[in-house]
Amino acid sequence: MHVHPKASYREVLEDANAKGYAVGQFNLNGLEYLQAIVEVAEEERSPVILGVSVSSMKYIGLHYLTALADAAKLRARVPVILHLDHGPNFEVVQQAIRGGFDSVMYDGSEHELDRNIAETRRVVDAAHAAGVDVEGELGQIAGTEDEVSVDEREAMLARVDDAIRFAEETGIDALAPALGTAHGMYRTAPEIDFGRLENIFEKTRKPIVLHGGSGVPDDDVRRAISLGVAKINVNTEAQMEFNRIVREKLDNDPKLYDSRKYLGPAREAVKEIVRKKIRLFGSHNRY
Ligand SMILES: O=C(O)C[C@@H](O)[C@H](O)C(=O)COP(=O)(O)O
Ligand SMILES: [Zn+2]
Repeated sequence: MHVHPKASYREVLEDANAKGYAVGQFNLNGLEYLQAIVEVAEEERSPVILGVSVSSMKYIGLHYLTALADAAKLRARVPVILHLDHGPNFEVVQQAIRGGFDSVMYDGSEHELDRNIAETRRVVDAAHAAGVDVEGELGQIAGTEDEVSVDEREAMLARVDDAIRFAEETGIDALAPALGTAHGMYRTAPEIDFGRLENIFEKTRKPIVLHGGSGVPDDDVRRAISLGVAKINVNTEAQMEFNRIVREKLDNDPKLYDSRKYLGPAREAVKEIVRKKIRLFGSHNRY
């Protein structure tokens, strides 16, 4: 039994947990990304989450973003969820809710636990009143460029007891705990704390979100999904492929002036990354 093609963020992630797959969040860095992500989701009959960071919201413009996402959603026969990624404060989250986003991530990870819980609860109240789902972050997810010692790394991970409190007291729909992944391309493979992941999922029963999905080895991805990960965020890998093709096209033909001649192939390259991830996550053939 498939969930409805117009299913919400929460319904899509609950279905993923129940059936043992994960939904990809791919970030929108421009029109070509939107086209690539939605086209592949349709071709693969997979639900998909369009991640929008604050910088992309500013770069593309909220009005263009929501209009384009609405146009994509209207035609799509699979769930296409417009999601705010790493919302830094209540005001930005409100902008996204008012703009028509389906779900928002509030990233209160810079605050200590009590403050993170209070701010996240405030976001959940406002979002749920508008029919919008919420992802909360616990612990600190580093960047791959950050120099982090073993002790610091351990201290940044989400604590199981904190996760139980965070999930119960905030009422979030999905939880993004720091588990050892980082944003960007890894210099060495990430060390995911699978025991912690299993414990957090068992004790909270919230769909788990894995940030920093670029470059995570396939076996680790499959293991993480088997332990409760229902959503995986991927951005850097798609951007690297896009840029590689643009560079190649422009280097090979210094006279090239028609931007579609390099943006089109770059869009195709993003499509293949998205397809590879959708198949790895097991979200294909679900609709
Ligand atoms: O880079 C962004 O703006 C989005 C990321 O933070 C996203 O939430 C994410 O976790 C993707 O990580 P990546 O694949 O390591 O870029
Ligand atoms: Zn992230």
